[in-house]
Amino acid sequence: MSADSTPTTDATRTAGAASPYAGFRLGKSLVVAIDGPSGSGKSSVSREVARRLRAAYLDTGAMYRAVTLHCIASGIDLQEGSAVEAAARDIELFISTSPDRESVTISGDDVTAAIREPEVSSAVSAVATTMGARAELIRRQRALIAGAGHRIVAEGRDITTVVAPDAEVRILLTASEEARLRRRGDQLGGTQSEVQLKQQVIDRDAKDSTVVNFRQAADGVVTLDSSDLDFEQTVSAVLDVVRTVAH
Ligand SMILES: Nc1ncnc2c1ncn2[C@@H]1O[C@H](COP(=O)(O)OP(=O)(O)O)[C@@H](O)[C@H]1O
Ligand SMILES: Nc1ccn([C@H]2C[C@H](O)[C@@H](COP(=O)(O)OP(=O)(O)O)O2)c(=O)n1
Repeated sequence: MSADSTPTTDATRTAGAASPYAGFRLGKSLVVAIDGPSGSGKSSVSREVARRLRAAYLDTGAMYRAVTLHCIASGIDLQEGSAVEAAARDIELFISTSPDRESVTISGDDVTAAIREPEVSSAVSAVATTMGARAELIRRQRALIAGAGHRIVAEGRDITTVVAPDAEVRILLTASEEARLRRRGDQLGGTQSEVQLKQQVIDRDAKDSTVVNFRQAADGVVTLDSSDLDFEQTVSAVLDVVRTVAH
């Protein structure tokens, strides 16, 4: 496992007032943990927040997707817990932690686009609910966060509670079921039927939430409901929380 990341400055200084990250102590360690259900905006919002904070970015869902693709491509039965756990341990997985470069490889093969295919989306809960596979991916995610330099935005389902419960900033990003279905439908260019969207968003969340709680904020986690916010307003609201909590 390996990763690259956006270089961060070593100097400890406060950004100037004209800067988009005015008010942040540069050089101080900062982990921003963001969880939430499917379609709440975690990936897109976290990536943009990372850019503005000049932080690294970790999409932990992409790691669950990569293990799923690896199992499908290698003929590993996703219902065989021990085989899925072994696959999570053995996979040679690289994920970029630069918010400006989306890249996932398995044994050097670029799978950045393939892990987003509907076949992977509908199978990924089998990996997410295999506890041995989770333990291995959590171990790798902690190592990536520790190795990312001064600051990182990491997002998924259990970052605020399990992967990085000591993060300086912990946010649960939510949105109504209606908003999440609409966003996912728009994102997929209207290619999916209502039934397909419901399977990919609502039914998948129901399966995933049997092993991890991303519906209710744990103690100390700030809930941010983006149902009535547009993308830019949501990014600003996250940055406001970072400013308040981490300054
Ligand atoms: N606050 C928002 N308002 C409108 N659209 C949003 C908002 N946040 C995210 N989106 C859009 O919704 C879609 C799903 O967001 P994504 O980041 O993939 O969600 P998640 O990672 O939680 O599944 C994307 O097309 C994204 O640009
Ligand atoms: N930290 C995480 C991240 C993702 N998962 C699971 C939950 C999802 O079914 C898959 C894929 O996650 P991803 O964030 O890509 O899902 P979305 O399609 O963006 O909603 O992995 C998890 O169990 N724990």
